[in-house]
This record gives sequence, C-alpha cells and structure tokens, in this order.
Amino acid sequence: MVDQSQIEEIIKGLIDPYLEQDYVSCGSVQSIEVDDQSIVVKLTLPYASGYFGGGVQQMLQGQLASEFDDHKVSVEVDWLVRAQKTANNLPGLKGVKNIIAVASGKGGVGKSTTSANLALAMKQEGARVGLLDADIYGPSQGLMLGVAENTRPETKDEKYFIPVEAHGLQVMSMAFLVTDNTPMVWRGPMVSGALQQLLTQTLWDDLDYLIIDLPPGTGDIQLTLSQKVPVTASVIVTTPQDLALLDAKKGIEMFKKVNVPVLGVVENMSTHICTNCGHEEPIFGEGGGDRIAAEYGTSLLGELPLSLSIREKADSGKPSVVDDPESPIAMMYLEIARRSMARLALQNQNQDEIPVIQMSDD
Ligand SMILES: Nc1ncnc2c1ncn2[C@@H]1O[C@H](COP(=O)(O)OP(=O)(O)OP(=O)(O)O)[C@@H](O)[C@H]1O
Repeated sequence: MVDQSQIEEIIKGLIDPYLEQDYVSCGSVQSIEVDDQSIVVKLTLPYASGYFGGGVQQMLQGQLASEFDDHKVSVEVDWLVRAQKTANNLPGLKGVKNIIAVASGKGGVGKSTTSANLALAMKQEGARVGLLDADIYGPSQGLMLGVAENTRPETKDEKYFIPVEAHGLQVMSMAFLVTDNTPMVWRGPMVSGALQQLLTQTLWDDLDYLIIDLPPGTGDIQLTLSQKVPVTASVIVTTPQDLALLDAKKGIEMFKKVNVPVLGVVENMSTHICTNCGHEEPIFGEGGGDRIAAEYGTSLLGELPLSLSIREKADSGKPSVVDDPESPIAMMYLEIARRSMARLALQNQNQDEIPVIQMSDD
C-alpha cells in the first residue's frame, strides 16, 4: 500500500524556481488521496502560474506515475493569489488584492516600459491585472498600451471611474483626465491627493495585482505616495550606469524608510545586442543591479538588454509581451513577473528576514 508520506517525499523533491522552495514547505499541497488503485494530488501555487503550473503538473504527474506504476495517478495544479498585508497596515483597496509600486531613482530608465510589460506578463500567466499610470510628469501608459488619444474613462453614478481596458489590463491614468494644457503647477502639489482620489474612485474589478507606475525620483511626491497608498510591495527599475544605480539605492532606501518591502531590482538596458551580428556587450558596465540587490538584501529580478524591438514595440502601443509573446525578450519579462509574484506571495512568510537598514535623517 502506498503511503501518503512517500508521495509527500516526491513532492518535496520539486523546488519551485521562483519561490525557491519545495511545494510542501510553501504550503501548496491541498490534498493527497491514496487508495489501492489511485493517487490524486492537488497543488495550489500562491502566484499566477496558469502557464508555468502546467509544467509543474506534467513533471509531478510523470514522476509519480513512474514511481507508482501500479496506480492511476492524477495531479491537478491550480493557483490562487492571496491579498498580502499592506505596508503600514493601511486598509486595502476595494477590488484589489495586491498593489505593486514600480519606481526608479531617475527618469528615462525604462520604468514605464517595464511596468507595462510586467503587467502584461502577469496577465499572461492568468492573473487579473490593473495598471495605474501615476507618472504625472510624463504619463505614457496610454500610448504604450495603444489606448486611443483622447480616451476618457466612463463613469458610474458620476462618482466612480471605470478603468479603460487595454490588452486585457484595467488601465487608469491621470492622462485620461487632464489635457496637455493642464498647468504643471497644478500637477505638482496636488499629485498625491489627486492620485489617491484616482486610485480610490476607480472601480477596479477583482484584481490580483495592481501595478502603479510611479513618477520617477525619490522626492516628496514618491514618499507621500508610498506612505498613503496601501501598497504591498515595490519594484525598482534601474540602468547599470553608476549614477542611475546611486539613484536606485535612494529608491530602495525610500521604500525601506516607509516600510514598503522591495521585491527586487530590474536592470534595464543592461547590455547592448548588436542588431547585425547578435554580439552582446555590457556597454554601461556589468553587474550593477546584482551588487545593489546584494548590498540591500533584495534580489535582482532580471536584466533586460538595450533593444530596438523593446523600444519600437512599446512606442507603437503593443509592448513586446503582447506583440511577440514567444520572443526571448517576452520570456525575460515573464521570468521577472513570476519572480515578482512569487516573492510577493512569500512576503509575510519572510517578514522577519527583511533586513533593517539604518537611515540617516536627511
Ligand atoms: N530595454 C530597452 N531597450 C531600448 N529602449 C528602451 C528599453 N526600455 C525602455 N526603452 C525606451 O526608452 C524610452 C524611455 O522609457 P520609459 O518611458 O519606459 O522610461 P521611464 O523611466 O518611464 O521614463 P520617465 O521617467 O520619463 O517616465 C522609451 O522610448 C522606451 O521605449
């Protein structure tokens, strides 16, 4: 007679590459049913893994079938995203399980491109995803996601906005509400209040993840937003140049200051791949993202090359992940998305491990 513990041992041998844990330790085993003829195992992964989970299912099914060849083996793998605790225990947002803020120390490093592709990659794994463009000074998500110019969100009861749909994402942007003529002076001081209003007055529909594309920098606006918005975690985008890395460090410090966990760092425009010969060169230096990740006790979520196709696709309204989902670039975004989602799922479990950074008062 097959024993349940024998099956558990086999499941323990399977390490999820994103959770970096086996499926027993991370609590993914829902049930194991065994009788003389059959074995039925049900796993529930804690992050959106509609596609990846299929591979896990096949692998486990194969292993159990070969080990217990006199049994009929059936393995089911699904996933469920839970709402994690918000930073500073702020009350969560209706219709949203987890908010991930994407930030960069300085402008132009590819924060918006990364946010859009990250959101789309999460959606590809089956998650319900929203994207809020909070980059008040250069809102670009509408353009990047191919939302027609002058699109205005519909409203409900003259009180709520219904997010605009683009490539299956629920999208909101200040750009949908202001015009080019709205003065900058209005935008500055009112950014935080206006954004909070935008966030809370939008009818987000049952989101697993809401990505917020923050304005670049680590000034007062970002600090206030990180404190007032019920974020669950953050992602930092940087390029490998020394100056950008210095700014990225400030970003990490800012989030730590306001108790927002940092899921990791994305190093963008990390290498240049020659469009003629395919030769790859680290023109801005190597390993910067890795170094700051190590220094600040966080992880490198991934590196993206400086690539003409990333720029062309983002600027034409169809980011790489939707325009060429099988491409190596799309796969890189998918890996970053899975790592981010998995780290988020482990957040509360790992809470004691988040290092405390001593802050100066400046
Ligand atoms: N990996 C990449 N390879 C090539 N071009 C890229 C890459 N990532 C982003 N870009 C391009 O760089 C430009 C700036 O990117 P993006 O708008 O995403 O940056 P940002 O950090 O959000 O900027 P801002 O702070 O000004 O909003 C865009 O034209 C985008 O298409």
